[in-house]
Amino acid sequence: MTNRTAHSRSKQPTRQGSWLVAATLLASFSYAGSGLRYAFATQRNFRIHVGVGLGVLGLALWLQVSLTALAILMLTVGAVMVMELVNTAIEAVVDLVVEQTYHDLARIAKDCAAGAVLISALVSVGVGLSLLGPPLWERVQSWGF
Ligand SMILES: Nc1ncnc2c1ncn2[C@@H]1O[C@H](COP(=O)(O)OP(=O)(O)OP(=O)(O)O)[C@@H](O)[C@H]1O
Repeated sequence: MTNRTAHSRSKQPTRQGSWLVAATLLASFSYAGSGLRYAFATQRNFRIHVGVGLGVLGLALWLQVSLTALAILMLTVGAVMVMELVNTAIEAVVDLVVEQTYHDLARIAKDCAAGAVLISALVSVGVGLSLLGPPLWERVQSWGF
C-alpha cells in the first residue's frame, strides 16, 4: 500500500494540495530531522555553519560569558543555520519549478536567498567579535602574552 493510499484510508482529515501530511507529532519531528540530515549531507555551507556555531558556543562556555551573552550567541548561531535551511528550501522549490531552464526570477530568488544567508553570517561575525573578543583578550593577557 502506498503512503498516499494509506493516508486516504486513515481517519485523519485531509489537507487539500498535500501529498503526504504528518499524522502525528512524532512524524513531524521525523520529517524535520530528514530535512536537517539532507541539508547536512548536501550543503557544504550548512556543515561549515554548524561547525563554526558549535565552536563559538564552546568558546563562550570556556570563557564563562554571561547567560545573556550566551543566549544572544545561541540566537545568532541558530539564525544563520535557519537562514541556510531556508536558502536550501528555496533552491529546491526554484529547481522544482524551473527544472533545468534559465529564468531571471529563479536567479533573483536564489540570489536573494543567498544574500540573506550572507547578511546573517556577517551579523553573526560582528556579534561574536563583540561578545567574545573582550573576554578572549582578557584571557590571553592573563596568560602573560
Ligand atoms: N534556473 C536558474 N535560472 C537563473 N539563474 C540560476 C538558476 N539556477 C541557478 N542560477 C544562478 O546560479 C546561482 C547558483 O545557483 P545554485 O542553484 O548552484 O546555488 P548554490 O551555488 O548551490 O547556492 P548555495 O551555495 O547557497 O547552496 C544562483 O544564485 C543564481 O544566480
